[in-house]
Amino acid sequence: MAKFLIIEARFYEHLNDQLLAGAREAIAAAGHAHETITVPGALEIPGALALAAETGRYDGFVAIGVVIRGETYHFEIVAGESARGLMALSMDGLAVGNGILTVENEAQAQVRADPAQKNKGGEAAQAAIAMFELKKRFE
Ligand SMILES: Nc1c(NC[C@H](O)[C@H](O)[C@H](O)CO)[nH]c(=O)[nH]c1=O
Ligand SMILES: CC(=O)[C@@H](O)COP(=O)(O)O
Repeated sequence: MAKFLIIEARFYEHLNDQLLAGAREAIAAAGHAHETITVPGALEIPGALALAAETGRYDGFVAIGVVIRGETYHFEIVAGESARGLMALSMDGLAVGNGILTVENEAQAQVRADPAQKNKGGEAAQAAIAMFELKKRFE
């Protein structure tokens, strides 16, 4: 049994709850364990993941968050830099699934967060599990 850390940016409570449910269900269905930590926003996720990875306690990581476009360039910063940070960590050899939604509006987010619809939380968890298994194959 592997242990996955879910790192969630709790920016939109109701959407986060659904993404989290999907991620937890996917990890449990694969027979693995999980813990969750919460950070303020998507920009904090890569830093928190890097700190957690240093402990050596986790086999993989799932990033959960929602970024909805506002009026300013801030959307591009939060969406792009959080993804860039996660990509850098995966290039360092960590098993990472990116479940940070980057959407135009709440309706798009709702469909993607709902485990009964697009289930992007579950999809991100499955990606982390797949990368964890790939790592094991190469060890
Ligand atoms: N606008 C959204 C944010 N913004 C906050 C940043 O992620 C960050 O916490 C702040 O800039 C302090 O460093 N975060 C989200 O997760 N979603 C958003 O829509
Ligand atoms: C991530 C965003 O774009 C948003 O939450 C920030 O909104 P705004 O650009 O209107 O300040």
